[in-house]
Amino acid sequence: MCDNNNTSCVNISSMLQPEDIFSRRCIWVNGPVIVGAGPSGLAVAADLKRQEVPFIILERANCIASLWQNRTYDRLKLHLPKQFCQLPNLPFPEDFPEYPTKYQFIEYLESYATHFDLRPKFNETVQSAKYDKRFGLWRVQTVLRSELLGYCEFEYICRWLVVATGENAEKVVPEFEGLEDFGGDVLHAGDYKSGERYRGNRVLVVGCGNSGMEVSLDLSNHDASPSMVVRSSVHVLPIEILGKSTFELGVTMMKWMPVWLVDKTLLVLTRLLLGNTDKYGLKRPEMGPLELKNTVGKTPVLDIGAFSRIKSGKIKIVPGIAKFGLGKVELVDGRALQIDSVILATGYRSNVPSWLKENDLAEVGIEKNPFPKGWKGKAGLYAVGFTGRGLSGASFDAMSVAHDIATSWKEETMQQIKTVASRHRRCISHF
Ligand SMILES: Cc1cc2nc3c(=O)[nH]c(=O)nc-3n(C[C@H](O)[C@H](O)[C@H](O)COP(=O)(O)OP(=O)(O)OC[C@H]3O[C@@H](n4cnc5c(N)ncnc54)[C@H](O)[C@@H]3O)c2cc1C
Ligand SMILES: NC(=O)C1=CN([C@@H]2O[C@H](COP(=O)(O)OP(=O)(O)OC[C@H]3O[C@@H](n4cnc5c(N)ncnc54)[C@H](OP(=O)(O)O)[C@@H]3O)[C@@H](O)[C@H]2O)C=CC1
Ligand SMILES: O=C(O)C(=O)Cc1c[nH]c2ccccc12
Repeated sequence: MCDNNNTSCVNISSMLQPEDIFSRRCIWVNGPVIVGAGPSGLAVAADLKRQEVPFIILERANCIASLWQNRTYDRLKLHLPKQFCQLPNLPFPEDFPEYPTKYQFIEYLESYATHFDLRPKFNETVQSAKYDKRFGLWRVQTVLRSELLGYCEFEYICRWLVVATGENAEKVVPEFEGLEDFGGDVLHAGDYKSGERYRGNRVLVVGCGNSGMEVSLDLSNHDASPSMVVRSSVHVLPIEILGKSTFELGVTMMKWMPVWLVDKTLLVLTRLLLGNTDKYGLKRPEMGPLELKNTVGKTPVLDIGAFSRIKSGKIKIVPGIAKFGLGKVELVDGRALQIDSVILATGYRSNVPSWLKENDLAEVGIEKNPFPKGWKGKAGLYAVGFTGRGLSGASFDAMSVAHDIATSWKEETMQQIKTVASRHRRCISHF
C-alpha cells in the first residue's frame, strides 16, 4: 500500500502497541484521509487536488457514489434543478435536462473523478478513527476486502480527517411485531429497483418521504396496488410552481424574507395547486416545510406525480402499523389489509457514531454547530455533507474544508521545510 504518491512508510513505531505492529500495516498519509467517495468526498478531493494538497480517499464499496449506483431505483431523477446538484469546479454538461436522471448524475460523477484524477481505495471500510492526543495525529483503522489479497487490515496515520460518509449511509429498518410471520417479500427502498416484479401485487409501502412517494408512484405505474403508511404528518409540495422549481423559489425568497414567511407563501401556492392534502390522509406538520428541514432535517416531499394517484385512489393512504401476520398487516385504526409484499421506505441514517471513536462528531462540535460552521471540528477533523442541505450544501462544505486544510497543510509543510533546512545548516556549520 506504500505505492501511492500520497502515502509513505515512516517510522511511526513509537505510536504503536506491539499487537498493532503484528496485526495491521501502518501507513503515514502526508495530507488528509477522506472517508467516503460519494459526491461529498469527491468534491473535497477535487478541490484539494486543485490546490496540490495530497490525500487519500477510502471507500467501502467497489465504486464511487455507491448510494447512487447501488441503492437507488431505476427511474430516480434528481428532484432539485441541476444547478443545485453539480459539484464545484466542473459544471454539468450543457445538454443535461433540468432534472438529470440518476444515470446522468452517475456519468457526471464518473467524469468528475476522471477529470480530477481521483482514485479512491475501493473495498476499504473504515472501522474506527481515533485521535491520538499524545502525537496530535488521527489513527484510521480499515478493513480491505479484495479478491486478490482476501481480508487485510490497515492503519492510516494523518493530521487531518475528512468525514464524507453521508447522512444516508445505513438503511433504517424498524422492528415490527409479527413481521417474521408475514411470509411475503420484505425489501428496503434502498434495494428497490423497479415495480416490474410487483405487477398485480398488493404492496404495503411503509413511510411517506420522497422514497415512499416515488416507490408508490413507480408501483402504480407497473399496475401494482400500493398502500402507503403515513403514521404522522408530511409536507407535500409540487416540484414546480408556475414552471419554476419550488426549491429554487424557496431559495430565492429566503434571500429577502424570513423562513416562516417563505413557508407561508409556499404553502399558499401549494394549496392553490394541490388543494387540501389533509383530505387525503396527508396531514401537514405544524412547522412549515423549510423550517422543518432546517431544524429537524425532515425533507419535504417534492411531488412528481404520486399525489394525483393518491387523489384518484390508485395509491391508498393508511395509518400506522400495529402488527403483521401471515399475509396481512393490522393497522392502528383496527383495520387489517391482505398484502403480498412490504417495502420499507423508512429512511436512512449516518454510520459515523459507530466508527468515529472518543471524539464523536457531537463531542467535537460538528453536529452541534449551526451552518455554515458545521463542517469544522477540533484537532483536524472535518465533515462534508452533514448539514442537511443536499448536494448544494455538500459542495459548500467541500470548498470550505478544502480551503481550510490546504491553508494548514501549506503552513505545516513550510514549517517542516524550515526545520529541515535549519538542521541542514547546523550540520554544515558543524563541519
Ligand atoms: C434516493 C435519494 C435521492 C436523493 N436525491 C437528491 C437530490 O436530488 N438532490 C440532492 O441535493 N440530494 C439528494 N439526495 C441526498 C443525498 O444524500 C446526496 O445526493 C448525496 O448522495 C450525498 O453525498 P455524500 O457523498 O455526502 O453521501 P453518499 O452519497 O452517501 O456517499 C458516502 C460514501 O461513503 C461511503 N462510506 C460510508 N461509510 C463508510 C465507511 N465506514 N468506510 C468507507 N466508506 C464509507 C459510502 O459507501 C458512500 O459511497 C438523495 C438521497 C437519496 C437517498
Ligand atoms: N428524487 C429524489 O431526489 C429523491 C430524494 N430522496 C431523498 O433521500 C432522503 C431519504 O428519504 P426517504 O428514504 O424518503 O427517508 P425519510 O427519512 O425522508 O422518510 C422516512 C419515512 O419513513 C417513515 N417511518 C420511519 N419509521 C417508520 C415506522 N416504524 N412506521 C411507519 N413509518 C415509518 C417516516 O415517518 P415519520 O415522518 O413519521 O418519522 C417517514 O415518512 C431524503 O433526503 C429525500 O429527500 C429520496 C427519494 C427520492
Ligand atoms: O433531497 C434531499 O435529500 C435534499 O436534502 C435536498 C434538499 C435540500 N434542501 C431541501 C429543501 C427542500 C427539498 C429538498 C431539499
